[in-house]
Amino acid sequence: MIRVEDLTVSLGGTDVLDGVSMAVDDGEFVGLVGPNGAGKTTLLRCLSGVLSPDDGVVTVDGDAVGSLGARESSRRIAVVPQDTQLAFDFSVRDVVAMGRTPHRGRFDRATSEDRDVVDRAMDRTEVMRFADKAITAVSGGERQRVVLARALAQEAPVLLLDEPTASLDVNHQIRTLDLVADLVEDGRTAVAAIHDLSLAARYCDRLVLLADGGVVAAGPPERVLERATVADAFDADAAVVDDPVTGTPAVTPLSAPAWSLDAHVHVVGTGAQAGRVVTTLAAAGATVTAGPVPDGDAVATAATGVEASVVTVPAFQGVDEATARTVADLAGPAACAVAAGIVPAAALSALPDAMPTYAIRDATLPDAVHAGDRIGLDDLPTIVADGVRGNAAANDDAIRPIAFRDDTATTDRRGASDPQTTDD
Ligand SMILES: Nc1ncnc2c1ncn2[C@@H]1O[C@H](COP(=O)(O)OP(=O)(O)OP(=O)(O)O)[C@@H](O)[C@H]1O
Repeated sequence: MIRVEDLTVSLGGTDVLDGVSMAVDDGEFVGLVGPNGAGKTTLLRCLSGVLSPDDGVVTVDGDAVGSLGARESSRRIAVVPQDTQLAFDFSVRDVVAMGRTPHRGRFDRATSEDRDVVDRAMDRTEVMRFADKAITAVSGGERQRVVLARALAQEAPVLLLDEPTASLDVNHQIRTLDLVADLVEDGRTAVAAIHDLSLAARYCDRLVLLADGGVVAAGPPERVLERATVADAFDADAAVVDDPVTGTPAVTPLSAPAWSLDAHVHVVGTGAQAGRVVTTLAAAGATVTAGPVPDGDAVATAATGVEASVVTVPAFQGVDEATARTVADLAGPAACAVAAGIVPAAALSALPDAMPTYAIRDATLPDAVHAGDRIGLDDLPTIVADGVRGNAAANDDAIRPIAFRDDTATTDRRGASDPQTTDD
């Protein structure tokens, strides 16, 4: 077990870590996450004992790491640093074999067991293919895997990794983290600084979020990666959704649009395009509500990701009166609604009667709704500032009136049809 108590580190006159405490149980995979300069590397260096803290203590299985000799420390802790300086023309195999040093006497020759361990480490990290190449002649990503192989050959129960996937292609990112997860399943303990929050959430049992030299949050990924926590720590707006492929939190930073909107907007429509409207409005600062949408629709996922309220209905079921009332309550206070993505008639008809509704360009509206002058999302600030145009005078038999920026267009809208005939 690794214990960090009240760690304080000052570098160049600045407090880099300030009172950091954390614990890592045997057989756990803990991810260190946090913005650039948060102190992740510094913490890892304290864990491995290469850096002595100004205050506080790090223990591994009860022993202070600072008190362990180099050999004992290397038997307990293997390190995969962020930048490895390997300037000499050692072969890849030689570099991996260096991992056996703590297990051998100074002048002992490699045993067949040493050679087996080195081969296995090279196999698992897929570096055997270039085993005889000079380490100076392999790519950055290949070298990163060689350094991981060296750490595996060390056979230490604790593995510390600083950005182990930083220069790896997507395939090797996953393979590397799969490998670390396998090692952890076999009983090793891993602590890794990982920038990619979604990857960290996918692989780590727990995350420790560092910012400004302190622990801001620690716990299971879904608890640490709450939207507000991520926003505070990284100073970035992000959507946090349950990744439908991995079932773990996925964090997608949002680009803030060039405009902002201080208003409540209700989004009606389904599909990825409407989902993007939800996240864009949220990133612009609007209060966003949405629905009704089928459970599991991209809009439901996007709305949850930006903590917007959304009314969902079971897939393949229509919108019943109770749902329509819920939608009316939710959308009621909105300045306006926007119809985006694929817009089922039943969803439109669930909006409050007087709700001015604007169709976004590219929205697929029900046949019965004639949308003339559609808007871009970036038109909304002007529309809201001008006072949203109502449209109560619209044609009675429209499924619901849709307002347009050009008021004359409102006279030419006819609706038709029975909402039941439209799929939703
Ligand atoms: N030798 C040093 N002298 C002075 N300041 C240092 C030194 N090493 C690191 N720092 C500072 O300590 C802070 C933490 O650095 P650290 O490398 O631990 O952060 P990090 O979280 O790993 O960052 P990144 O995500 O960018 O790798 C940074 O502000 C850095 O500039």
